Amino acid sequence: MGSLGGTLPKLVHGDCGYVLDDVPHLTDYLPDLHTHSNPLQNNPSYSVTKQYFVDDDDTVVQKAVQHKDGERGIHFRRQGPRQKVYFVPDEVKACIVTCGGLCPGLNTVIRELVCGLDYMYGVKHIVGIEGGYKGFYARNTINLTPKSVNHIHKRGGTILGTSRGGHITSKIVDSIQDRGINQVYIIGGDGTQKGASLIYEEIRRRGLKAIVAGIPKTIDNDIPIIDKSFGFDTAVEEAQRAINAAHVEAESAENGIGLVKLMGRHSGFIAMYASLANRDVDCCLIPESPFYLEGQGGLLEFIEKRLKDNGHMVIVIAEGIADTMDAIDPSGNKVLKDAGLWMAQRIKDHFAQPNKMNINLKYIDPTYMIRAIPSNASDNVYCTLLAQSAVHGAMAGFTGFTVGPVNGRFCYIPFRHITEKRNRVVITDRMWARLLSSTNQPSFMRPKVNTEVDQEEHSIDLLIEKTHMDEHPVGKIMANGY
Ligand SMILES: Nc1ncnc2c1ncn2[C@@H]1O[C@H](COP(=O)(O)OP(=O)(O)OP(=O)(O)O)[C@@H](O)[C@H]1O
Ligand SMILES: O=P(O)(O)OC[C@H]1O[C@](O)(CO)[C@@H](O)[C@@H]1O
Ligand SMILES: [Mg+2]
Repeated sequence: MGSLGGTLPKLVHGDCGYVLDDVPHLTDYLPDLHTHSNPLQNNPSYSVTKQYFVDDDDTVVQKAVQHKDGERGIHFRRQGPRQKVYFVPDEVKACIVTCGGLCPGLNTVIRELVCGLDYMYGVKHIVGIEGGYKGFYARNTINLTPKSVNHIHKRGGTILGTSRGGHITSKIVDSIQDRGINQVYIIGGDGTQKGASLIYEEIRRRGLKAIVAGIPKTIDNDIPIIDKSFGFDTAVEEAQRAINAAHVEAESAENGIGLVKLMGRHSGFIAMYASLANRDVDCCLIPESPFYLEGQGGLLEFIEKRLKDNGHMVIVIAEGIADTMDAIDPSGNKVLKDAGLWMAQRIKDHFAQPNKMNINLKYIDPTYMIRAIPSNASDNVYCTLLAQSAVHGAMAGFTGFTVGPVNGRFCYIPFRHITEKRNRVVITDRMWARLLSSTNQPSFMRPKVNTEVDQEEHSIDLLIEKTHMDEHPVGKIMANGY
């Protein structure tokens, strides 16, 4: 892997603190490129659409809520077709690659990239790179046509295969150069987008007329800036089946406890939204919100109380509440211990003590089931917009961008915004408060922590993170009495 240095940001300043954080363009380093009329202007579907071409000065504001006296702030370039394109259809050789973990909707994005390139712009030469980044230099490509991808959106997974690790920038760009590829569409999460950024930098360094477009993918919804990531809705919906099963099991037994573990390595969005959607959840635990087990105000005391009150309860946990193991996956991500098994054992041990009630605990682990399914209707529409936005941007010569919705409007976002930080549940925000009031669970946080950092939105998170590191190397689960 190379280092993420990168070209300088392209900032355009305007009145009242307006800033356009623009994405790179091929002409930034190849100033003499020719333009051509956009073939869409002759497309019967679009030629009747008023103002179909996007005005070059249209931008999307990063923060929707603005104070009346505040500065206008950061804006991103609005997605969409431009009057002029920088490729003639016959010249385009596009490739598509999927990297990282699975996510509902991968096949839909692949399908819509292929169909968008062909139907909108007449591009015929499109290949798939098999098996993630390493497929660039270790595998043959496969030809993709609208016919060959016609039904793939009805299947889970990715027809191209995926992998972790294997990002060797120079070998990947050699392959792009040798094959004459000039549009590279890269679908993947935070790690993938870091890799895409390095590929863009190397292509630029070599002076190649080839664009790099990232399409953000993550089941965990941990990519910042964008409203949410595709497949997330589908995963939350699928998680309902597991939570419902946990509820049925718990309700049918004496002192029944249904425990469900959901994905979410660093961010508890799936657990939070699945719990909020379900309403039968009594307690939701996520990596961002620390908790402790034993003693007054601890989780075990809460479980006892809920069982006494209701006779059963449902607990949803995000996998990321667990400690990490001394191991990393091929991409360098830390491998987690099984939070569900750990939690189930701790609860069982607690109630096995003398004078405690007999419990009936059922642990359900649907982690991979919620991501290995096809995307639902709304994610399919979302994937289509992502793919078409990426194609329009590529044809217009933009490069080094990730596409995504910001405040409901799709735009082109510089890679560094996506890769520099992670989207996490902010436990001092209203959404987590809504969750707490829906489950009616305690916050499991000592009042001291609250008052110390009262008004600063993110500082509780930081303080907690720091506390974990300094005092509790076991990770997110705090020791008795904290
Ligand atoms: N810092 C980095 N620089 C270059 N390539 C990277 C970097 N981090 C990850 N990659 C590459 O990106 C690909 C996917 O990374 P990773 O396995 O972390 O998944 P991801 O894209 O973050 O998706 P998800 O976490 O949602 O499964 C891998 O091939 C990996 O080698
Ligand atoms: O696919 P793997 O390597 O088992 O990784 C699983 C991880 O991938 C994700 O689905 C996405 O990052 C996480 O939620 C999960 O921890
Ligand atoms: Mg990741």
